[in-house]
Amino acid sequence: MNEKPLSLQAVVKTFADLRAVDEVGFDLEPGERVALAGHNGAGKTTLLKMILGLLRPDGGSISVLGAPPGSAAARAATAYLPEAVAFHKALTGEEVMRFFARLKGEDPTKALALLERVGLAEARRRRVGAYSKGMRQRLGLAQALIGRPRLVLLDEPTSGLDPISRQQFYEIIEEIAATGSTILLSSHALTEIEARTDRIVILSRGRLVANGTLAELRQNARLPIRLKVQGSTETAEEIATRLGGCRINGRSVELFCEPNDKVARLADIAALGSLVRDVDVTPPSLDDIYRHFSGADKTRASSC
Ligand SMILES: Nc1ncnc2c1ncn2[C@@H]1O[C@H](COP(=O)(O)OP(=O)(O)OP(=O)(O)O)[C@@H](O)[C@H]1O
Repeated sequence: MNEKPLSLQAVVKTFADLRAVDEVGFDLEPGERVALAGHNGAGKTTLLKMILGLLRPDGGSISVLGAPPGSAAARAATAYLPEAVAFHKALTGEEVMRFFARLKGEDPTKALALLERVGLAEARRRRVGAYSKGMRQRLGLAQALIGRPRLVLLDEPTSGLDPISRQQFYEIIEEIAATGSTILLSSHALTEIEARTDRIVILSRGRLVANGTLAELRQNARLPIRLKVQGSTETAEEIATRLGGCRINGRSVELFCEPNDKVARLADIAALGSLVRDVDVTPPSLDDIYRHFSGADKTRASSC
């Protein structure tokens, strides 16, 4: 099959008079790890539910490896991990895996090997009720991976996990993508997904507002770079006057510039010679970029 793992074209979903998903279109390639980011209520879960065939779009089209969402072919190819995964507390991890393997018509032995892959081999005979949240999420992932799905949908998979559990979770996701499965992962936290995904799709109020690598989003946003020039109590005023920046404490001056002007501004600073003790260059943070595309960008005051 040459079809894309996922293809969406002008997908619309309306609840009463609310357009929860508004003409959203994008494709995923095999082995790609794509983050679906957006504020609360942006439409991420609604979109995932339509991809799973749990909700029917009011407009546009969705294809999962060339098949309609919810069809037997699409279901066989797709795995889903909901945000709050819940299992019967009295079952052990091993029993959960056997149960889902039988449901999916897969070999239970292969399913049990997945417990090792997610780091739960030692805890396999313990009851799920005694698992930590991170362990439950890993069990959820192991369950979702039964049958080698080609499209893996993860809804806020790391919310509530500590930094180490998050890191372990992303390492597993990386391994899965390396075997050719495609990952679509919804998340609020751009900082977390920076190094963990190949592409970011941002939804805002149901609309797709950005779709690209982080470097592309950074470039397209054209947000200002912050330069903090440190002088001394004697020189700060002169630095501020000559560079046109703002004094931010007794010794430092802050100024902002367009990405294309950065080198020229650094040359201006260098020309001040011994007046300057140090310079910090801070590019826009991931959160700034996210806020920009989500329409929540606060315009920086241009005066001091
Ligand atoms: N079944 C429903 N009936 C009515 N409105 C709904 C329904 N499901 C979702 N919505 C609305 O659609 C919008 C998108 O919701 P959705 O859950 O898709 O957002 P989300 O991006 O997943 O948000 P979050 O990050 O908070 O989970 C919200 O305004 C929500 O209230």
